[in-house]
Amino acid sequence: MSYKLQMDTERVITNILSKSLYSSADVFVREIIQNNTDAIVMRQSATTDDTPQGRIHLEIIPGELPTLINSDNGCGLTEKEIHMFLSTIGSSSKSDNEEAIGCFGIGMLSCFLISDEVTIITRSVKTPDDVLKWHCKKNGSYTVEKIDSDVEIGTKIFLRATEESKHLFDYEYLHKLIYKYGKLLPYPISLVEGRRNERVNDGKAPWEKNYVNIEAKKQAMMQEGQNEFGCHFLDCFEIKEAGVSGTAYVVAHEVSVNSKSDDRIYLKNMFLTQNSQDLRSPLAHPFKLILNFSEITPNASRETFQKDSKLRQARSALDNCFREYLVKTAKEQPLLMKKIMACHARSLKSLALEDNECFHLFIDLFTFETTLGQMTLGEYRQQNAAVKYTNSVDCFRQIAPVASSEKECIINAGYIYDADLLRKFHQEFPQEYTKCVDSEDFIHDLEDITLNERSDFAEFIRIADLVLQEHKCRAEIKKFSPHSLATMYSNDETGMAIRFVQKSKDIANGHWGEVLQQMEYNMAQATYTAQLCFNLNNPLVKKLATIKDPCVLETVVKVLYVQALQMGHHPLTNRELQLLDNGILTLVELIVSD
Ligand SMILES: Nc1ncnc2c1ncn2[C@@H]1O[C@H](COP(=O)(O)OP(=O)(O)OP(=O)(O)O)[C@@H](O)[C@H]1O
Repeated sequence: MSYKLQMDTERVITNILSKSLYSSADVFVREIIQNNTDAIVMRQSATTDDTPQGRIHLEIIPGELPTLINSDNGCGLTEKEIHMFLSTIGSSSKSDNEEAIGCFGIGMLSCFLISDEVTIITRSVKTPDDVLKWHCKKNGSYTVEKIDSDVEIGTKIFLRATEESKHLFDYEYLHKLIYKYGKLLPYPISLVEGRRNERVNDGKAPWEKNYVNIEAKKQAMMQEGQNEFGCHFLDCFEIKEAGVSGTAYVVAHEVSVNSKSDDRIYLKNMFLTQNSQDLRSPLAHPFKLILNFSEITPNASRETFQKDSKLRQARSALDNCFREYLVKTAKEQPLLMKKIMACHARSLKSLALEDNECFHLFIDLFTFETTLGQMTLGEYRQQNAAVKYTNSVDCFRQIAPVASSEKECIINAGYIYDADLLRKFHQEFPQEYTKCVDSEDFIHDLEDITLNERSDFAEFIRIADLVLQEHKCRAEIKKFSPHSLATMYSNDETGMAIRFVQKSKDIANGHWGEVLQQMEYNMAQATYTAQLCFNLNNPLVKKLATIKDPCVLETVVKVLYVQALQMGHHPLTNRELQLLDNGILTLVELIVSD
């Protein structure tokens, strides 16, 4: 014995369609104007000379529970088609029609989201002598009868609002919905209520309209973007590929990598969704898109797409457009490119790390902070034979005052992606000399003092080393600019981390204080290299060789040590502040006792 699956239509409509498939009842507007369009296309494709221009009409009949009448002058339905397609869920007359938007055979059900019953009066172009009335209830029961009427060829749908849906039958609200879904549809859509009668849609995509010249077109497209997204853009460009056309807008502010996509995606001129995540690769990040596809396959909800080969093709076609645009802009409009880079540096940098082609495309255009100011890597490479960078902001801060005074250009690659980019630069351009500089190397490369000077300062360095030992710091003496700078403090990353823990411990209390105490204890064995480098070009330091009193020397070293920390913007621990106070006090006492 075999049976056939039964379906509880009412439950399918209320539970599956309204709660799971569609994000809101608003979509009934999309589904009915889509059916209108398909019906017009089907009538036009079997065209005879006297086929009238397609048109779509919606009229609100006010009342306690208003009624919406939607009509088109499309192909209409024969009695057989009413049973086969309209009344059979999942069956569509459009499956073989490439031009039609619909294909799943379920869209009409969305009318039951807003109405308990649907009435259709239709007159088919194939059987113009019959005018048929279809009446269907939410529970799935329907009737079909021939009626006496002189309606024109096409279809008229009557939807009576329910208590819950009557707010959707408001003129302004419907106007917005029709515009949203049908803005680009090529047939005029009018909305009527009493004396109000407006054509709602433009009927043509802005990029397909005729303009007097290219500038006028660009201006109109920029305006369109501003109207659509409510913000100003840096630039826009047209996308014209097999299967997709539209406009890409260059966003004029930084876009968070995690932000939701907010595009306008149309399929065969019918608005589908703002969520285009599946169509976007990281290259799309700087752009907002208005796109009209002719080929991607929507899911049954029409709010997402199927992840099939068509989607992959569309995505890579779009990527090519973005790439071409960026290459062309970089070559032909360097100023604009600079602005784009300034707004989207982070996303383009992360992209360049993942994508070799993008890396080569962008690397010279990225702006970096250097000891001689902001510059692009291209500008840097023009002025410097070697690419030198620090891979932490701390290290950069330590060496920046001296390096800039010495006219040495070093990149601060301590910000996100920068050090990785320069390491990749080294891999991609092995012939170019690239060096990651740390503060120890930097001090090492400063000008050495002469042998005589070294012997004059031997005692001072010995005492300085002794004093600084307690702070795990070594003394060094070199000559560097600016002369006004007496010392330069440097420390490696481990040393900086330890300083950070020590400082935090001073201000933390309770449980957090204990944790930091334990961290400091664990770090006690770590080795690191802090250096206090004295500058023999500095008049004060020059004088130090003449001081013979070890007590005075010790005190001066302590004070200069704390001063160097302050100059390098290192937060001082309580012990270091104490050191400064004691040092000054000792110096005052020495002066007073003289
Ligand atoms: N305005 C109309 N004019 C002519 N035929 C219509 C009209 N509206 C609906 N139909 C018929 O009813 C069928 C079912 O419509 P429905 O909206 O449920 O599905 P579809 O448009 O075929 O596909 P989809 O679910 O993808 O929208 C259509 O295939 C079409 O044959």
